[in-house]
Amino acid sequence: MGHRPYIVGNWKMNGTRNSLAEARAIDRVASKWPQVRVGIAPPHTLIHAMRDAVDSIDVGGQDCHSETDGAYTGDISAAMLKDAGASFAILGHSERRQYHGETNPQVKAKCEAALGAGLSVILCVGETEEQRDSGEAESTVSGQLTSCLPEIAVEEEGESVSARLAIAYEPIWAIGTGRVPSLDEIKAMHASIRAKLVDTFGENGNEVRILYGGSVKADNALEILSCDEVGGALVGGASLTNESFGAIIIAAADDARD
Ligand SMILES: O=C[C@H](O)COP(=O)(O)O
Repeated sequence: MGHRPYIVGNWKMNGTRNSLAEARAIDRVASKWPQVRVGIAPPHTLIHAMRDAVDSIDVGGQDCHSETDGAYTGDISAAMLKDAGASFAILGHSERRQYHGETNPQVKAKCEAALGAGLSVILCVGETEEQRDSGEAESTVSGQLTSCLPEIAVEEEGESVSARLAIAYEPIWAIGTGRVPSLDEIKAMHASIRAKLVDTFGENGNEVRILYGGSVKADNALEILSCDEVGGALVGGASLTNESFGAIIIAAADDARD
């Protein structure tokens, strides 16, 4: 069967209101290729304005707090993201883990908070270069999933919550470096993640989308997306302009045709 790849741009700490022009241009490309699902997670300051500026793309946040409200200066809750117009949150990104000391239990609590608030979640996992070199990539990622996967009700009012969960496999050494794992390494890791999801959620584990992230560009997107169990891409640097992100969306449309 054909599938609808999900291409998500993580703008990280980039973008001001001037950048909405790029988002509009990306939206125009997305509207022409409905066989591709497109999302952008801008900085929190742009979520509301971006939601108003685009029609064909999902808008999301890059983090949320695990509590619903309270004395947490500088933080933002899942309900606030939703209120601003977000439909999803990227959680547990390696940059949050590295620079903000986020732990697996915190990431799990954030995932549960976001799902509970009605958002979709993109949960990020991935190994360091050292872990990859010492043959521990799959065990590292499996361990992260054991600790971070939300304990979710499988069915909620007829809706399967697992359909609102995606995993982004992002090898840390591939983020922003121009280096990517071999296609065989990507296939093996995604198969291992799928097995873990089915082990955890039963049949519903098959509904969880698995994205690849780390130096995805227009020229490698199609071959990566063509790998078994790769249901989309989480794109950092190349998502910031329509020139590069639009080209990835068009490459993904080729994948959708298969
Ligand atoms: O969330 C996105 C990733 O960290 C990938 O970033 P990158 O495409 O710049 O390597």
